[in-house]
Amino acid sequence: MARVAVFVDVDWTLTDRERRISSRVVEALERLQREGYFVVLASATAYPIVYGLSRYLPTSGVAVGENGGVVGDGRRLEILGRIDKELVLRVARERLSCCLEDSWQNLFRFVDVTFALRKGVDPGYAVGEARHVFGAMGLEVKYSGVALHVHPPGVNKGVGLRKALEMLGGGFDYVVAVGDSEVDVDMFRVADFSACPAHAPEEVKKEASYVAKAPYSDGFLEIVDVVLRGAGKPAKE
Ligand SMILES: O=C(O)COP(=O)(O)O
Repeated sequence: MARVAVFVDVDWTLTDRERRISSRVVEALERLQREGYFVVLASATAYPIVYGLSRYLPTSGVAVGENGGVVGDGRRLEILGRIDKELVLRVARERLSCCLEDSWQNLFRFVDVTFALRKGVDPGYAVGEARHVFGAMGLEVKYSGVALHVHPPGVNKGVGLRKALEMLGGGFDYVVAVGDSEVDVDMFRVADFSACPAHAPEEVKKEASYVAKAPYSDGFLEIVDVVLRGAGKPAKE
């Protein structure tokens, strides 16, 4: 049987618009697991959140957090980059308080510093301002649709995906990636088959092998059906 890994973004892919996880989603993850797929949650959120979730949901137990910057399985923890978190937080307070609010998650983060957007601030404007300030410090800024993220170049879900495959023992025949935002595109580029729910921005849809008809977790359920029917499998299968 082919060894297949399925990487799944959390916010607005596994969840609905209100960020709830339905029992239908849990059943879909169970189906994947029953069929022998290795499910890995890959999120921009802090590792304790995504690892905790991966323990309560049917998954392989390896989790990718902080946009690929942190990968672990409960015993092992890989941190794939370095950042001066206090400096980033200070600069944000001093220069970007118009747009950004510190997140409680930063207490638990190692390499990707995250901010909520202030109420009413246009995401495009906030990202532009943050790129101006943090770009000059050699850092990257990405927006997940839910939060803004600042990290060193080289931290991304594609790199996290590769590290997770290694932690699972390698030897995969093909890899599927599912996600809805800019932060997921790097794992789309590494995967053999990628898919996004219908609400994903155009730039993300352009990079995906498959775009679901439904948004949010309903789109994810549709994508699971497509994957279980063999989407992305190499021709030799
Ligand atoms: O916290 C966020 O930015 C959301 O993260 P995710 O969509 O990668 O799960």
